Order: sequence, then structure tokens, then C-alpha cells
Amino acid sequence: MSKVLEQLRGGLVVSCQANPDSPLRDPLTISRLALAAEMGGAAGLRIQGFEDVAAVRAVTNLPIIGLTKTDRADTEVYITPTAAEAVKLADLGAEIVALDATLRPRPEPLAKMFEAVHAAGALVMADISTLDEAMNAIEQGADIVGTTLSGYTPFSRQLSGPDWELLNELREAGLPFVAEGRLNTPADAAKAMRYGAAFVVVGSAITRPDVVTGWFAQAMRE
Ligand SMILES: CC(=O)N[C@H](C=O)[C@@H](O)[C@H](O)[C@H](O)COP(=O)(O)O
Repeated sequence: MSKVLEQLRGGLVVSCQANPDSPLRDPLTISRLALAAEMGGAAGLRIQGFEDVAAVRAVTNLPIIGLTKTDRADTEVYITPTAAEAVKLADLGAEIVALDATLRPRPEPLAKMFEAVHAAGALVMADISTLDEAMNAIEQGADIVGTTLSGYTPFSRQLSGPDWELLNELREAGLPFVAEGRLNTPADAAKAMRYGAAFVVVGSAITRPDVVTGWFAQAMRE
């Protein structure tokens, strides 16, 4: 196993992302969220977009999982859809590049994407939504898969919480995996480790105060 995956093993990766309409949407704010996560004990960071990756790289040595989110008319694939974006993330200092590894029609073949990331000196985290996608990604050379997209493709389980069954399937298949997606409590993160995850990624519950406020407000209305 590579050094950076060893470093992340058993740890918490905090995803620091803000949507275009969020008041937190600027690279300086994202870099401060990243520093706060580091202060709290994060082992790594998951960062979206070139500007944010550069801003975070400038303030911390923690491993960065970089990605882009690109809306394209020709595909539903939006997490790092092209090799050029993947390579730029690596060049900006992301040790790991996350990219959509679903089996949907895509602008560029997965194998080409993986090759480009490896040639740029980074590792591939394949974001998947089903076991089949995970098996395909590992077969084609991904270093690790993440359950990121379960619930976000029409053919995966549509759950309001984590996809525990997918974690079970990945463990039983012997695939290296990261638990990510709707892990909203410390208990969820700890449980994901017991399910065999190499490490855990948490975003909304830590770095999206607008979303967390919504959870509270909604519960109080019920
Ligand atoms: C589906 C998709 O686009 N997920 C994105 C991937 O980077 C992020 O918007 C999520 O916040 C991240 O996966 C962490 O998940 P959660 O915020 O549920 O802890």
C-alpha cells in the first residue's frame, strides 16, 4: 500500500466544500475550514476545485483528495470528468485525485483517466455507487474506491443515511474502500471503520453549517 494511503488508514478525512450559492464559497474560507479540521484531528482533506486545492495546499501538509465538479451537457458524470482536470489537481498538490468511476457514458475512458493520474504522481480514488462499479474500477487500476455516489445515481440505493449494505459488499469482495456519503455522526464514522473501511470521509456534518442548520430546523418542525 502506498505511503499516503497508509497515512490515511483509520483516519478521518474532512471534505471542505461550498456550493456556488454558499456564503462560504471562497478559497480563503475553505482553507480556514481545512485548518479547523486539521486542528480537530483530521488525517486528510477532500477539496473541490483548482482554486480551493491551491489555497488549501498553501496552508497544510495534510494529504489532499482533490476533485472538480463540472457540469457538462454531454454527460451526467460530474466529479472530475476529464484527464486534464485530474492532472491539474495532481499538479496543484493533491496526492489523491477523486473521480467518477460509474459505468455511465463518460467523456473519456476510465483507464485513460487512471493512467494520467498515475503518470502525474497521484493516486486514484474511484467514486462509485454500486459494487459492480467498484469491481470494474479496481480491475482497471484504481487505488481505492469510495462509496461517494451511492444514492446519487438513479440505479444505486436511494437512502437518507449511509449505504451500509454497500460497505458490506465491498468488504466481502475484498476491495479497498473508503466510506463516504451521509456519515452524519461520530457514531456513523466509527461504525464505518468496523465495516472495514480504510478511512472515512465526512463533509456536510462538519463543514456545511447551512445543511446542519436545516437538519435542526426540520427536526424542530416535526
Ligand atoms: C455526491 C457528491 O457530489 N458528493 C460530493 C463529493 O465530493 C460532496 O458534495 C459531499 O459533501 C461529500 O461526498 C461528503 O459527503 P457528505 O457531505 O454526505 O458527508
